[in-house]
Amino acid sequence: MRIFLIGMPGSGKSTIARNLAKEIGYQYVDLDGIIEKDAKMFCEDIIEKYGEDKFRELESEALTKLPKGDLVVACGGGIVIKKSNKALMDGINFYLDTDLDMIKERLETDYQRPLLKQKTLEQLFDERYLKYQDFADAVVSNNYDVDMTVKVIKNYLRNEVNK
Ligand SMILES: Nc1ncnc2c1ncn2[C@@H]1O[C@H](COP(=O)(O)OP(=O)(O)OP(=O)(O)O)[C@@H](O)[C@H]1O
Ligand SMILES: O=C(O)C1=C[C@@H](O)[C@@H](O)[C@H](O)C1
Ligand SMILES: [Mg+2]
Repeated sequence: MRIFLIGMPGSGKSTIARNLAKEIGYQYVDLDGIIEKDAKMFCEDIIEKYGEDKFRELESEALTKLPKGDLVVACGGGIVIKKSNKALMDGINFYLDTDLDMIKERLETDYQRPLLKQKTLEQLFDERYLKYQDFADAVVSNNYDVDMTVKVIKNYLRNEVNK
């Protein structure tokens, strides 16, 4: 089975995906990482050099090139921009719904997200909130600690999947 984590830049997708994968014995995959490995460039540099449309093409292509088997995939923050990506995400999509103030606080000690140099978190959120909801099979808060979020997702998988 494939589990996809979607959400705003800095919402915790990579952190939760890594921890969840470890706990349930799935492979952790970072979609941005696949794109970067193939292109031998950072996502932000692809966007800067070739434009966002080209990057979105590569992002969709990466969804078709995921490894086989059980995966927890941390998606790029903008995966929901192309509605057609939804059909390529054959599995369960969890939207990590993290308060913007919480994201800002956590990112104070983290690296600067490239997109946030151009737009505020609020602008991105306004553009994307409904799209995240549309892609989501389940919405999970990541306002609390990592273990709590992982536990909520594990409970969902245990209770709601294969019913
Ligand atoms: N539940 C949590 N409690 C405390 N800190 C957290 C939690 N989840 C994530 N973080 C921290 O928030 C920051 C952003 O997390 P992370 O890099 O996983 O987000 P992301 O959604 O993958 O970001 P990006 O979209 O840029 O790839 C990191 O510093 C991470 O350690
Ligand atoms: O939110 C976005 O649109 C992006 C987020 C990053 O994860 C990368 O996928 C890229 O920089 C675009
Ligand atoms: Mg990440």
